[in-house]
Amino acid sequence: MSHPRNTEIYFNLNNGGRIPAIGLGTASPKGRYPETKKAVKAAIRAGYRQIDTAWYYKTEPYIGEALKELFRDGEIKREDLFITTKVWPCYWDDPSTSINESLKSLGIDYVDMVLQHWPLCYKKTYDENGTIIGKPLDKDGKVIFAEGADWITTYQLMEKIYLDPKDTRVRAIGVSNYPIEYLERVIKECKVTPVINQVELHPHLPQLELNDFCHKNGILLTAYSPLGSGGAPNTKIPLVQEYAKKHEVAPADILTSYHVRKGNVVIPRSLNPERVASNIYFAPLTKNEMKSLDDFGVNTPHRYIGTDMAGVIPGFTHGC
Ligand SMILES: NC(=O)C1=CN([C@@H]2O[C@H](COP(=O)(O)OP(=O)(O)OC[C@H]3O[C@@H](n4cnc5c(N)ncnc54)[C@H](O)[C@@H]3O)[C@@H](O)[C@H]2O)C=CC1
Ligand SMILES: O=C1O[C@H](CO)[C@@H](O)[C@@H]1O
Repeated sequence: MSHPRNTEIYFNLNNGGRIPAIGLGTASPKGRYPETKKAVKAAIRAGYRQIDTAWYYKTEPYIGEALKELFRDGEIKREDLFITTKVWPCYWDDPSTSINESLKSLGIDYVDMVLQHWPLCYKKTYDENGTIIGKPLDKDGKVIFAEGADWITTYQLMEKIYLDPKDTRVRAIGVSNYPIEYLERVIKECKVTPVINQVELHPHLPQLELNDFCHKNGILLTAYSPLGSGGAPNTKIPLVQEYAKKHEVAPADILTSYHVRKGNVVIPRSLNPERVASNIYFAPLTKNEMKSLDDFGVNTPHRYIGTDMAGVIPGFTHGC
């Protein structure tokens, strides 16, 4: 059977821009960061036009190497790509520096979108070389937060950068890991509605209420960890395997098409060029199949990422 590809689908953003429905995730495992270069090249050659990265991933320099060669060899133009980066909570009061560091590593002069990675503020802490520490920990291994800091500050500073006509570094701003209550506050207190809320989403965590809220307010969701993160456990869900057989695609394609079918963006990760190239097929899941996948998650909720955030982000664990 010949299948349409998620790489051919784009969604409109609330600021007039558009975003490819599928992007390559680049939170590569520690020790394998350099392989991200090969994955990015494989992705672009397979038709991906979106790369999702973050200051925190430490893969931006390798993405930058891939882009430099792809641009040099005329394989792709900068304007045909959608590149997302994120501001980590150690830079909660200085997203400008975070963005500059990302741009430098990526070797580009603007990003298509910057996201506030988490609505959290970490205490600024530096190592013996004067390098900022991403996740400062106390002697008991607990994260050290910045006292008296307000998570909305990061978004407000990103908004200032975005709205400054002389500042061309950022084409859209959004958020990540925001529950409904946090989005409500941003919509009320800020001028710019985020274009995207990037959250964990898959058949074990459909977050139906959040999905409704976002779509009603013109915010798209990006589904992170769509395969269930390391080891892709969601590919083993029997319903996913059943639909894969029926639609003659791989289980990973059911897990990506599930989001695209809802009008949401999805960013699967792989360092294997063959897998990168095969994770793009769109399966036209029926209404009933979509409902069964949603129901599956409502009945068997499971979050793979950030399970320790429930105590610090009220509302974070709501939502199946
Ligand atoms: N905003 C945030 O806080 C977060 C954002 N992200 C973003 O989302 C991206 C995707 O999420 P991840 O957690 O990386 O995991 P994922 O859900 O994309 O799964 C990655 C795993 O699936 C495997 N895999 C890939 N294709 C496969 C296939 N066809 N068959 C079988 N296994 C396959 C990979 O080898 C890897 O072990 C990240 O790379 C990152 O860009 C991820 C986590 C949090
Ligand atoms: O984006 C992210 O990736 C890591 C783990 O994959 C997570 O802590 C962060 O939110």
